[in-house]
Amino acid sequence: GIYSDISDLPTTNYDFIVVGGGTAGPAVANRLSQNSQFQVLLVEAGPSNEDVLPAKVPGLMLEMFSGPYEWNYTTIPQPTMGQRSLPYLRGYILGGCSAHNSMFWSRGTIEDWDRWANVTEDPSWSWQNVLPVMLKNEHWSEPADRHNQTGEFDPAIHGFHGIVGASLPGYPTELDSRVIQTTQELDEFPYIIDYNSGTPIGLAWYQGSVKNGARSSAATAYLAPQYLQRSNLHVLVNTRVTRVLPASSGTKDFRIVELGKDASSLAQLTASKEVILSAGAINSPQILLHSGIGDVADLQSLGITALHSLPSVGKNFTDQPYITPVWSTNSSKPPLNTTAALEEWQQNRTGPYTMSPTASNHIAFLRLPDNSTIFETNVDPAAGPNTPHMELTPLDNGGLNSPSNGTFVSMGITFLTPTSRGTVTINSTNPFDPPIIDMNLLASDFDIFTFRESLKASQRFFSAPAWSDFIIESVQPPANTTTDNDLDEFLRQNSIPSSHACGTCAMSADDAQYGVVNSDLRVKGVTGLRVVDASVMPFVPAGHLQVPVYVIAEKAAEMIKSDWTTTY
Ligand SMILES: Cc1cc2nc3c(=O)[nH]c(=O)nc-3n(C[C@H](O)[C@H](O)[C@H](O)COP(=O)(O)OP(=O)(O)OC[C@H]3O[C@@H](n4cnc5c(N)ncnc54)[C@H](O)[C@@H]3O)c2cc1C
Repeated sequence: GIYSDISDLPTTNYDFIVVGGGTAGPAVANRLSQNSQFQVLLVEAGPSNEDVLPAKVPGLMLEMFSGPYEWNYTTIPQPTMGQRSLPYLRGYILGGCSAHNSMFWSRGTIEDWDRWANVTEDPSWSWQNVLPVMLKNEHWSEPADRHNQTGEFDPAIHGFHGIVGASLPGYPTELDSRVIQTTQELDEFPYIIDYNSGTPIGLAWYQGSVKNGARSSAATAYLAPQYLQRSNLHVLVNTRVTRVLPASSGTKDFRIVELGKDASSLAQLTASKEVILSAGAINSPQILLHSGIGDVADLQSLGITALHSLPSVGKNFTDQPYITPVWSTNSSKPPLNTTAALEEWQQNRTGPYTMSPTASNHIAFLRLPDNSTIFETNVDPAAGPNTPHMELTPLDNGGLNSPSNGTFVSMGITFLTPTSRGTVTINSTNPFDPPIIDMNLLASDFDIFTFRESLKASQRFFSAPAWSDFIIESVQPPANTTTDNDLDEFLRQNSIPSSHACGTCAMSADDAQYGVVNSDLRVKGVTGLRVVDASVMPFVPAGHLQVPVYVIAEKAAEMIKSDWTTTY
């Protein structure tokens, strides 16, 4: 069941306490509680997702981006992005970011996963070994409009009996036929049947975490009513975990969580087996730092007693820059009637609100040409030659900065393989204070070069004959923005993060001198504590993060179960 106060919990005896009911947390708690011998507590800072309409209706996604279901974080000023301080979106609700993301469903590449296996020296992370985990998580579903899916995805590589819903777009846009025509006109954008094959280069139909027209989140899927009925699974919402503490002083056996609604009402609960941190790539390192696990000098300078030295906590922050350039069109399509769209969704679960406004019906994954000048001075940071550097998603709206008068298209551009790294740190001893987020995006030559090339690729895309009677001109950047310097300035002034934060508690080989967790996700050098969320990714996958997060969670649950059910 779901409880909203510690005093309401039916017990205080738990085998496992999972911290963070976001994307990974519900998956871990669900799988662990499959074993009726395990008492499992899942603690979430935000409220329950039940009855939160914008968390269900894909078309209402933007309503989730500020207000009660957001942590409302802001980065420190970013010198590489025009000195702007930018919102850093994080879901504050059961389901976490999976309850308000754009629902793109993407696995990363074969080479991405094989690189994780290589750096951790653990072959269980290779593509071949995680593919069954992806199929176990995925519940491929019919698109909302029940259109014929043949030729738009490859059924041989999908899971039909998993938990989280995934489907093709459920509502056509006026761009669809021109997008497909572009794949026939320009060799640079070849049509492929399915980008989730592990070799995604080309343009394919979008796949999103949507089932029967509604968002499928970790909360709607892994915490569905039939699972919440388990007597050994308790979910505590509206409660913040502030620190993890050793079970007895002087040891490094971190099995106590300190938690409460505010600094004056803190309690402690002990997990008899393990604590699992799934608070996400911003908050998992924050909790570790407040617990005295991190860079010793940094902790001491704040007056926090360092209990365990792990200098990599909060370092290696990785995210992918995103921008939506805009073109004016001569479309005569009337503006979206939002009232009618919501009514249709509520009556039939169909119509334009089955898609998020930042999602596209198509995705192109592309590489820089092999002879790009940047490779004369830079090693290719992609995981391999079949891994894309950029993602383009044609949008039938003006994107995030749409001008108000006129009709527009835009291109969602994500630069996938950044070399720049940032940090998550703290500057206060109060765990209720926000952490300091320094993204440091676009800080390298490779990154700005490739982001600029992604913008140029989107300009070539919309210059195909397929668009000649539709697109009028580029309005953002203005059509006369042609020099590389001016394009770079446009990118630095207008791009935002993809909200794909990862790497801040990165996995590494067991004997590595860096990293925060081993390949079994145990925090290095301590007992009783694992981290299971996007923060453990050693490199960002060339795609979106929710599927890899589910894989991390499913694999963690398998490892934890096997560690605690050994029969002698
Ligand atoms: C706006 C946006 C759009 C995105 N679009 C996509 C997309 O289209 N496709 C895709 O695949 N990925 C997308 N992503 C990324 C993806 O959703 C995330 O990477 C992923 O969901 C992160 O999962 P997580 O479990 O690591 O963290 P989260 O989902 O953030 O879960 C962490 C949870 O812990 C809770 N928590 C934090 N601190 C505490 C604490 N101290 N005590 C208790 N609870 C705590 C949080 O409230 C949250 O519920 C997007 C992300 C955002 C923000």
